Amino acid sequence: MSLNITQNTAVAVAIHNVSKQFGSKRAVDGVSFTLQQGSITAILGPNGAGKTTILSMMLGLLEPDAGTVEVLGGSPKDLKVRRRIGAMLQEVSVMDSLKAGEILELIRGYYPKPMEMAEVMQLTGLNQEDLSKRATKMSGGQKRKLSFALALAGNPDLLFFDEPTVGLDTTARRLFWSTVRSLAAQGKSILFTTHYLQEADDNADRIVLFKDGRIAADGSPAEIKARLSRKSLSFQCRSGTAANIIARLEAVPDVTGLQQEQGRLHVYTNNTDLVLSIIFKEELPVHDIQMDQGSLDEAFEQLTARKEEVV
Ligand SMILES: Nc1ncnc2c1ncn2[C@@H]1O[C@H](COP(=O)(O)OP(=O)(O)OP(=O)(O)O)[C@@H](O)[C@H]1O
Repeated sequence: MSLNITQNTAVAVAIHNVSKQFGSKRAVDGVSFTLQQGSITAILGPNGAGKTTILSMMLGLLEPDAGTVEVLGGSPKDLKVRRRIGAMLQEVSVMDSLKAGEILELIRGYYPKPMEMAEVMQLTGLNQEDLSKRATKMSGGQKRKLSFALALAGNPDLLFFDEPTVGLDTTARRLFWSTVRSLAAQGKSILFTTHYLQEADDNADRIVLFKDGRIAADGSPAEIKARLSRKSLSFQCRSGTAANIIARLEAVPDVTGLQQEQGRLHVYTNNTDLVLSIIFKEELPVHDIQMDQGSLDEAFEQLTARKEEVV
């Protein structure tokens, strides 16, 4: 992999035209983006979208088939770079024979400038009692906190979290996100993957939405929401007229999707006024018109829907 080192110190991660194939499955397909230092970025997407694969390449755990991955100005495999990265992955595997505190001390010992133990405990909510337990005796939530503590142990500049809040209760979740925000305020860069649109909306400066190994949308939560929350309207078509109405509305550039469900035709558009004016001016044979705003979750489903699900 040849690296074109970016001199711009404000860039924490630069991904250029990266692809990764597993057998016949193209898990990541020509993806490019950069992450700014001090930013909190969410990678969002349905199961199998390629989130973990791209994260693994940023961590140097997987090699891209094509393209370049530059992290903190170098290769993610460089020791100098690795020492400045912390990661919390989905699977937590720790040394069962050691107590949590001993594991943490061991890992801190690998770094030239580790985070103070007191700060690790304060940021993660781990207490002395938790640290005196063997990892095998810890609850799922405590293990998650230990994993967070291990990610922070080296006082990294760049943190990767793969679905970090799975298994955390509400209080632990709140603490986690307030810690993440304070870390970003210190200038650390954070990238996390999640399935929860609300968490991304509440905590990220930027959302990169993955679908089928590609970026389907990229922007601030407000920008993404504006796109996700595209409005829809629905109506019933007079018997035998649906095909003609679909053909007419498909020809309208502002119509981004059409879906038939339980006898109603749903029209997705950023310009509901235009669609309504066409219906009335052209006296399309429809009745029982409804305007639907749709929830964020529904809208996310629309953006990541497979083509065959849309008429
Ligand atoms: N080691 C592997 N061998 C074969 N296929 C793989 C491997 N890792 C991932 N894949 C496939 O690549 C695609 C992307 O997987 P990936 O784990 O990156 O998705 P994801 O977005 O993280 O999904 P999830 O939300 O379920 O964690 C999937 O189709 C998956 O089955």
